[in-house]
Amino acid sequence: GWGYGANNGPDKWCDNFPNANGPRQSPIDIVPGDASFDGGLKPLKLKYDPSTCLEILNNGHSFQVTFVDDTNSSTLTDGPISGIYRLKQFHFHWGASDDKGSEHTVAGKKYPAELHLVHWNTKYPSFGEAASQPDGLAVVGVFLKIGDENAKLQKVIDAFDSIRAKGKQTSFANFDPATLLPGCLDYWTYDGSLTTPPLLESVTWIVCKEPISVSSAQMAKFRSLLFSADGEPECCMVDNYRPPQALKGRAVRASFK
Ligand SMILES: Nc1nnc(SCC(=O)Nc2ccc(S(N)(=O)=O)cc2)s1
Ligand SMILES: [Zn+2]
Repeated sequence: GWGYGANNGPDKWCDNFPNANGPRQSPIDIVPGDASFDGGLKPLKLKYDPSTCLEILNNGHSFQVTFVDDTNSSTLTDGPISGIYRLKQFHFHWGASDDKGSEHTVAGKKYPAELHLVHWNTKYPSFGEAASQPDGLAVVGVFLKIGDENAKLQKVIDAFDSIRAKGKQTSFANFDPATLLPGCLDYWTYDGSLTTPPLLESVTWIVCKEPISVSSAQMAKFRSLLFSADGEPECCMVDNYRPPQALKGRAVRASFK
């Protein structure tokens, strides 16, 4: 199956996933000077209920924390979107070293990691249905930069020993993803896609300008996770990021001046 290796990585995804060469692919390089301030963009409204946090799992591409999404307990509203989007999961992308790892870049700058909080539009009956609609998903992206240890993130990292290999999962309760958000919620927004197969062009991207901190030691723990399953040759989970894709005429709007 697809992955991030030489033989199954981003340059090969178009072989099985024709969306790869579509008109609204993600991630992109965000050039602040080219983004247009839109005074009509509302502040992001994120309302998360920690009791909806369910489990943490290694899916062989990243690790993700999954939420119960059968009620509007954890939602994203306002910002560039209309209606109510429910939080489904959050996950990360990161590099083999601190000089790379993010999917979006800012005027060519790569951050060591990027957090994605994945939400689906409740005008559709389920995530799966929403994932195939042009306004079906909204993903909030947050950059991670090397600095002080992030105590909130440490709670997630402490679960890594239980999910080191592909296919492992464990219960993960009462985690508030709002604790991973930066203080300032200024953002860029543009129409894009899932950044992994099936690369569905259904995502309103909302990328926060302000990064959160992570220590180099914490980044090393991310890199101790495995792409491989128990019993397979060990393959470190690193460089699980798609490089920036062509803008193809899309506008990037800024919620701030
Ligand atoms: N009918 C369908 N069910 N599930 C899928 S794809 C599962 C899924 O959540 N994929 C996913 C892939 C990439 C991203 S990302 N990196 O945030 O763009 C988020 C989510 S399509
Ligand atoms: Zn992602």
